[in-house]
Amino acid sequence: MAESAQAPELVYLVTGGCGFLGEHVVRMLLEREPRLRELRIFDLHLSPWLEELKTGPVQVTAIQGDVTQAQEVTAAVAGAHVVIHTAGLVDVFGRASPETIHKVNVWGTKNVIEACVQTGTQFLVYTSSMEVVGPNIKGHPFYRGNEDTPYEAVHKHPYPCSKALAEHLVLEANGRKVRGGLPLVTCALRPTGIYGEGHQIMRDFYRQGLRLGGRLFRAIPASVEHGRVYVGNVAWMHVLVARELEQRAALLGGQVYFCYDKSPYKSYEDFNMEFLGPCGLRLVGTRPLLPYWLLVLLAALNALLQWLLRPLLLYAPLLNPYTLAVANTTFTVSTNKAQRHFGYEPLFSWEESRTRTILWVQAMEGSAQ
Ligand SMILES: NC(=O)C1=CN([C@@H]2O[C@H](COP(=O)(O)OP(=O)(O)OC[C@H]3O[C@@H](n4cnc5c(N)ncnc54)[C@H](O)[C@@H]3O)[C@@H](O)[C@H]2O)C=CC1
Ligand SMILES: C[C@H](CCCC(C)(C)O)[C@H]1CC[C@H]2[C@@H]3[C@H](O)CC4=CC(=O)CC[C@]4(C)[C@H]3CC[C@]12C
Repeated sequence: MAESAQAPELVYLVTGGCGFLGEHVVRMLLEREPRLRELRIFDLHLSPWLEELKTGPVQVTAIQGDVTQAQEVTAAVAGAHVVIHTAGLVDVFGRASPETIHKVNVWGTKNVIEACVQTGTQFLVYTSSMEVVGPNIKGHPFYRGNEDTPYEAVHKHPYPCSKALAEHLVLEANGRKVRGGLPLVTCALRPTGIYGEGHQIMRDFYRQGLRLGGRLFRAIPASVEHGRVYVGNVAWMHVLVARELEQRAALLGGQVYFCYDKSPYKSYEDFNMEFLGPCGLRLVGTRPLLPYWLLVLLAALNALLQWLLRPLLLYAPLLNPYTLAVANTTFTVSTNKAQRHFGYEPLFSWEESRTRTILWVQAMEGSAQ
């Protein structure tokens, strides 16, 4: 993968390339990776916007496939220089079964690793999550922590469990010999809560606010801080680390990096209001309107209803015991490891990230603007 002033030569594969983060990674690669010859986008569901990308100078290959199917993954990986594995089942609401989450996130990742080994692909970037660390089931705060901060990472929920197992597999695979005898170089990026254009939960909150006459009701104390990171910066970090993996294999191989930028530390709800406020919504209450014990009760009731209704319909509200625990626990990172190891600086300032997100919300169908 030596730098070349001649024709672009690299083949990248992005799994989950049609998802919220995946789309930003795909577009960022096309904009900022001049050595790209072919970009393969592998996803269970291919999006219509892929068509417009096919008219550019880079060969864009859309592959409809399932990461749980080893042969499909191997076929997609064969001949790629770099794999960015963002595909995953992001479900903390009980929409999918624990088995399905495990299958997609753990077996899917295993398939990607094995495909790299079998076909001779040497560089693998995995999209992990802050959830690999916490918040843990005991609700311990993680305040301005970094990659080396000790924390009791104890999980029960299928999503963080699956992300932790998958991350472990990826890091453990670093150094394995791939076909041809060269070592596999892997690393994992751990975004905190991602926001930006295409963020489904932001969309849900916005629509809920519109239904409630332009109001949202505070549920969590403003003092509980959440780490959030703009999707464009998360994508940029993926592109940058993928580019640097060869040159700095000894330093980056087997490492984990939190994804961070200059987004302010705020509670989940106050942070969302940075975008929803300018779009006409108001957060009612300086303190939570309901006592915490009542929220716990409602969350438990939702879990019970989900279980009872399962044979008839899927009841998966935002509030459940897990989301309440995560929303109610401080989890913020403060680190410069990515800057030290591969020169990462956020591409988008907080002001830019905020403006882009606001414009996206305003353009949403049914918007109050
Ligand atoms: N959204 C967030 O706040 C965070 C997300 N992450 C991680 O980032 C990655 C991307 O997440 P998002 O973009 O938010 O989710 P998303 O659901 O928008 O994107 C995931 C993509 O993976 C695809 N996919 C799912 N199952 C698949 C399968 N069996 N085979 C092939 N493709 C499959 C989906 O079709 C989708 O396009 C995930 O690995 C997630 O764990 C990490 C931290 C925070
Ligand atoms: C849905 C939660 C907010 C609603 C809480 C309520 C009902 C009391 O108002 C979200 C609060 C925190 C979110 C999670 C966090 O950003 C970390 C994540 C990382 C991931 O890898 C996947 C998504 C998520 C688990 C994210 C999911 C929504 C929240 C729980």
